[in-house]
Amino acid sequence: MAQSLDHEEFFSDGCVLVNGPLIVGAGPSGLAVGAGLKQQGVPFVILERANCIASLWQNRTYDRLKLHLPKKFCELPYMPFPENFPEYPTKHQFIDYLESYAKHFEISPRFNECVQSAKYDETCGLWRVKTVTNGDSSSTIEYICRWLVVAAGENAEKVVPEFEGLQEFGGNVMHVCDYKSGEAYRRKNVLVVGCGNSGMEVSLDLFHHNAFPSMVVRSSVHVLPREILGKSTFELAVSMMKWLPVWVVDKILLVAARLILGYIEKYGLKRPRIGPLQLKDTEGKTPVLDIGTLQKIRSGEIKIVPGIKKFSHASVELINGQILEIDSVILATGYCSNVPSWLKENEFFSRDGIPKSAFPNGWKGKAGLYAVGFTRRGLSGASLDAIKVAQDIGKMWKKETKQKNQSVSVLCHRKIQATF
Ligand SMILES: Cc1cc2nc3c(=O)[nH]c(=O)nc-3n(C[C@H](O)[C@H](O)[C@H](O)COP(=O)(O)OP(=O)(O)OC[C@H]3O[C@@H](n4cnc5c(N)ncnc54)[C@H](O)[C@@H]3O)c2cc1C
Ligand SMILES: NC(=O)C1=CN([C@@H]2O[C@H](COP(=O)(O)OP(=O)(O)OC[C@H]3O[C@@H](n4cnc5c(N)ncnc54)[C@H](OP(=O)(O)O)[C@@H]3O)[C@@H](O)[C@H]2O)C=CC1
Ligand SMILES: O=C(O)C(=O)Cc1c[nH]c2ccccc12
Repeated sequence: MAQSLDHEEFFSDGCVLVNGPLIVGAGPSGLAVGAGLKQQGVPFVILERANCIASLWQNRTYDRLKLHLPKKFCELPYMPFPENFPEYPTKHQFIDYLESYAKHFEISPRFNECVQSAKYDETCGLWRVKTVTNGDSSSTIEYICRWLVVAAGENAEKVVPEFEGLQEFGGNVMHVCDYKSGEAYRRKNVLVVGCGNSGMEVSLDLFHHNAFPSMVVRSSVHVLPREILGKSTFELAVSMMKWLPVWVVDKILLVAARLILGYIEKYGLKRPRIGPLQLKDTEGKTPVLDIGTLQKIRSGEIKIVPGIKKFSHASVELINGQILEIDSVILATGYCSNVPSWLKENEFFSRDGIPKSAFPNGWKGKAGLYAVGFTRRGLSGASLDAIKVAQDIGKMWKKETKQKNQSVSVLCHRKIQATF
């Protein structure tokens, strides 16, 4: 027995037939696709495992976080940021914007529904997507849909490496996604593991709260100034990329970085062999855009240490034999996609949960499968994907609706003729 809901049909056996696409994730990517579909009058369903939109931003970032790219690269399609936003909006401003975005486009995700599996059913030509509600495996729903949009994020899960002796360590250990502020770390020795943007920014936040941070740099890192001569480095790089090959732009960025930041190798910050943009493109490793950490590294107020050998009860031994007394550990060791854990498909997505085809070709797979927000190009990449996906689905939706209407009118016409 089927009960008709707004844009889906609910069957009493826990099965929902979705009228239109099903979107996994209500972060910026999922919301942007939703907005594009709404504008075309295409119905859709968004499933979100958390109890709010943009859960990465609301639940898994620290208090003082600001966007590190200029605002024009972080807007979602069809709705600009309010005019009074600063060049680098705070995370609270960004969240407010996303909330008003969802409200404006009347997007209401289904919260607390975590997608557990998604499989294409060849026999009926539809996707079968299973969810559980808030970890309660007894409460499962199966969604059946024609189009599946994966918008679960490149940063869906924290990466927590194993370290010898970490279980014996008596202090507090957390991943940076649970770090809110340095308040609890006043006058404490904190080991920050990892030197990406998270490790760098959290070390600075700890310093501002009178903690004593030491940051582990086990390999290499590109640090760039956030601005060059008052212009955003990112914006300059984007402009130069229109005219010059990436390796030339990288060379220019590195010369500018050397002039502005000096020779950072002497502080233990070895640069990778490959240039910053090329490295971002090939390995997804984001260069650090410095917001002031480097000055504190120079002054010795934030210490740089090499890789970890092992932990003990109240200390850590480094690969150079040095032993540091520490109170706490913050793992700024990165994030990964969770798509391989639930999407039963291996043609379009690679084993690390990112589409195999690089930008700009990684948004459309086969059999109605789409990906948004896996371009390694932050929010601007997600927006470009979202526009293409919404347009593509919109086109098919209109075609199919027209065909359906035509066949209904043919049927009606025949019926009318038959009655005469
Ligand atoms: C600390 C930090 C700062 C950043 N700053 C910037 C910046 O300044 N500029 C920039 O361009 N980019 C930045 N980024 C990159 C960031 O990835 C994007 O800003 C943006 O969040 C990507 O949006 P998304 O919707 O693709 O992914 P997410 O924001 O991660 O959203 C994905 C959503 O999917 C949900 N989800 C995941 N798995 C499932 C599942 N199985 N079932 C149901 N729901 C699921 C998640 O709960 C989440 O809400 C930053 C990233 C981090 C970690
Ligand atoms: N203000 C902003 O807008 C901010 C943006 N971000 C963005 O969020 C995304 C994630 O950044 P982030 O969280 O920094 O993650 P990243 O993946 O960029 O960095 C992870 C770091 O952890 C190190 N690491 C991993 N495993 C180990 C280990 N076993 N021992 C020692 N070090 C280890 C890596 O070193 P190695 O290179 O050797 O593997 C690397 O330095 C990025 O895109 C970033 O730009 C993050 C913070 C702030
Ligand atoms: O912050 C991020 O993770 C981003 O993905 C933004 C971004 C995309 N390409 C870049 C190149 C240099 C610095 C930041 C980014």
